[in-house]
Amino acid sequence: MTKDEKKLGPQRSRIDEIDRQLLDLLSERSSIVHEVIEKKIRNQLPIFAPKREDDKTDKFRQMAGERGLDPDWAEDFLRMIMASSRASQSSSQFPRATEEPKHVLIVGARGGMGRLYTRIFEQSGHTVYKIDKHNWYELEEMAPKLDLAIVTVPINVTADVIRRLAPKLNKGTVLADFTSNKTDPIEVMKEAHSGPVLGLHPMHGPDVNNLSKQLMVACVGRDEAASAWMVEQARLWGMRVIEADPQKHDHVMHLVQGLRHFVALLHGSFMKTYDLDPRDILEYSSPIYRGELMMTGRIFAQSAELYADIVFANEERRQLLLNFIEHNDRLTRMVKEDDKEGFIKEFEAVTDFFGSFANQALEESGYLIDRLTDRFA
Ligand SMILES: O=C(O)C(=O)C[C@]1(C(=O)O)C=C[C@@H](O)C=C1
Repeated sequence: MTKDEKKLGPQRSRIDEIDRQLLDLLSERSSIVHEVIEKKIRNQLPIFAPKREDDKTDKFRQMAGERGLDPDWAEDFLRMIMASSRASQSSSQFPRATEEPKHVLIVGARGGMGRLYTRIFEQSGHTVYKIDKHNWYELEEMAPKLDLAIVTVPINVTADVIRRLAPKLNKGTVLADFTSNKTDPIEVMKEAHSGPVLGLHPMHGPDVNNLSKQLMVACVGRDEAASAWMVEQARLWGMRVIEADPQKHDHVMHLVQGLRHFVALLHGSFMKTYDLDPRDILEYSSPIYRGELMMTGRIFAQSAELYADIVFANEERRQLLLNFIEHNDRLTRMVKEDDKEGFIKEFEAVTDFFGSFANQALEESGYLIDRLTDRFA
């Protein structure tokens, strides 16, 4: 410490004392959160309570403003506290949606999603049976007991696995899948199984810490009442559940997953030909470009087969990609002919198409960039 810095001594001691008090208060808060989760388990209440969080956030912003503190900063601070509170509520036991435990089969139990959901069903007090290609022969014995069977296997073998599994199930067993497209698997499940059918798409990877605030898309294939407990269970885990039409879901997913990942490949593959080290690009990148590069880069830290399966999920998705490439050809003319006017016209047409979302995107991405700059720059 320099001599001049020593002059800050009294203030720094006081700041240390306040920070210690903050930690004491947070620790006290966290022990109350332990009581909350015990009550939630007893009373079957969801981990994520969005209305309570919104009300608290509004009030906290207002109180921060009254104390001369920045409400945006205060909101971030409270949200971090509540996220950690939900994470700690998700660490050992979950509320269960049913009085009695259900008997749940996970087909593909050794995969990432299979392992994650095995743990979560078990932590909710359900009885879980695990099948993958190594112990398929055990299915005969498990099948009569099952309330729910979830198929979570690579997309290209989903239909085969469903067709092999379904004849073994009781008529009352709910047959469900976790595939990232919904129309085809639901059709196959309805054909192969005469009982209740539920298409699910958990919109997260296997590496999440907990499920709170994660999105679960649910498409009822047959007999909504029979699978209502599963949908409720996802809510109790803290998930946001969207009950969707399978065609609508797939139409959106072609863009969100198919096109998005294909464009990432296009971007990465072109960068490779450009012969520049990613580290050099990063060094010269503004925070926003860094953010974009992260979104592209993260994909290449994951499994190529998984992405190939998603991008080439079906004929319709491949057709969309071909339309996209054709569309690019049309825009190529603009570049060849140095058509700046054309660029501006097209740009403005897209601005019109995005409407108010463009401003929302500007605001939200600005927030993200600020956080990123703060943490990594
Ligand atoms: O009030 C609750 O239900 C809580 O679990 C507590 C708490 C919080 O930490 O403030 C955490 C999670 C909920 O989404 C809402 C609030």
